[in-house]
Amino acid sequence: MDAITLWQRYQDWLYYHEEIGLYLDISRIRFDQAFLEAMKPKFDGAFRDMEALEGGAIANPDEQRMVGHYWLRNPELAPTPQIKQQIIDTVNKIETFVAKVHKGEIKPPQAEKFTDLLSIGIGGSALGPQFVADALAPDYPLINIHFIDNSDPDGIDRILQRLGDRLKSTLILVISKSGGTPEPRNGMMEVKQALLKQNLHFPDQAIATTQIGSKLYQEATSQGWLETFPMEDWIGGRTSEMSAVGLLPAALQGIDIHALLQGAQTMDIATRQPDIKTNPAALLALCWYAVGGGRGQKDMVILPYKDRLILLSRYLQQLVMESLGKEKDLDGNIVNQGISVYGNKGSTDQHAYVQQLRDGVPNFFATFIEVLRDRQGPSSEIEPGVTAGDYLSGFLQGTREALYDNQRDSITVTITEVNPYTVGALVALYERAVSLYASLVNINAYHQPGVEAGKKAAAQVLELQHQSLQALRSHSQGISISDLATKIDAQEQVETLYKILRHLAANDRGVELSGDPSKPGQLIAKWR
Ligand SMILES: O=P(O)(O)OC[C@H]1O[C@](O)(CO)[C@@H](O)[C@@H]1O
Repeated sequence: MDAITLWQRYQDWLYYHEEIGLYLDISRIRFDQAFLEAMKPKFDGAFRDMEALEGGAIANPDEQRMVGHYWLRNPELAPTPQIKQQIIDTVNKIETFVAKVHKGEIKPPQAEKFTDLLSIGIGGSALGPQFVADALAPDYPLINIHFIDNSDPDGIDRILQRLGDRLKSTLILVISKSGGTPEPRNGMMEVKQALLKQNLHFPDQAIATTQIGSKLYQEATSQGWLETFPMEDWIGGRTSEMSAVGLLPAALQGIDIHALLQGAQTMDIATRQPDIKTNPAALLALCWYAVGGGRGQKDMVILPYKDRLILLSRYLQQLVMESLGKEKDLDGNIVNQGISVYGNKGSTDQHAYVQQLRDGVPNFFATFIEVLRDRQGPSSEIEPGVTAGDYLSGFLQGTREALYDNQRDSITVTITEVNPYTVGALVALYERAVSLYASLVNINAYHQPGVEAGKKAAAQVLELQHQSLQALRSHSQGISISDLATKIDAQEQVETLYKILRHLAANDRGVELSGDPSKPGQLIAKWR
């Protein structure tokens, strides 16, 4: 297409939301009118699905659950008065609690006020709070947030070292919808031990966000933790940013949660329109379908040209991939759906992998996130008539153009500035786009059966570890790994057994492995 035709296409397809100050440019996605017409019936179905979902239908048939994250920013839409009241009560509870913490009315026993917040959670119980904190926390927040989002002892040590003496003035927030996920449980146990070492009483500094009745809930209530906040059955982890999961840590840092909710609500209104061209989420879903043939054939590369949006791609990675990455469709056919998501930020990535995007394997489409306002306040010039922000803007334009010239498609989402309102709108935009796309390709976006397989396998590895340790302890001499496997009837898992023993040996856990490490089959294991 020549420049004039492209300029016309840009204008024909540009979506603009005045109140949010958001532009969506899909002109650099190559689809034609015939494709649009062919997609219309599919979209009619998707819009109907969304209406049913928002009305309280069982949108997650596997787990027989409603899907209600849209109600969180407009409780009036909740399907029952009880749910509406739950949502309002939770926000009130958060605000009351946070005000007391900020005033020092709720305080740690050994300090005047809480200075830090240690958030322990994983997946949807971490990624939203991490993204929002990095994007929106003030430079000097009322409370500094830290995250433990893994079962990595070294990672946990780093956080605890940084907190050091301030552990006594740290509010510990354990987030887990199910209340039984191993990683946050492990993080919590480690933090408990660290507090004990400093003679601190964990319950006096702990709060939890979890489903009422969960293991975590029972522990928190029976041990007298400071407070618990509910996570409802109808909120999924990856769509929980506007529930207590995201609102509580945001409010503790001094982020305006009402603006966050308002931005999402305004975007929800815009994305509820049953018309592709005037609905930005439908436009995104249309593009995803167009580039990947409705089969996820192209990866989604998220390129925000703004440092404080660097975690957007990680956040979207879970939202998109855990929602869309499914083996079967709703009719039980094997479809292996999904869209891969990755990215960091521009222009930094231009000096890393953008080379491949421009010239290499064309297996992706880019999504540029542009922020019009460079910074708060004026910018000085770094050369006559040019600021650093002008460069950043130029790099974005240049990369978009260079990609398109080489048949690489892109979407550009532009916002005026990064604030709680626009971040709320962005979250809501992508939540709805994922929901619509899921309907287009006929999959359940709200379960995650695949994750269970990994969890079960991990539990089996730990069981094998117990058995092998027992066997080793009762065996006074050295034993080869295959004999040990035979002894505990785990011949099929001999490789796993080797890796368990190697890990234990590397961590002085009583296991000694002798022999040539490059010949694992000949190693002799011994209990010391
Ligand atoms: O909040 P929970 O129940 O600890 O779960 C954490 C994460 O684990 C998953 O269930 C996947 O294992 C995610 O969907 C979820 O966000």
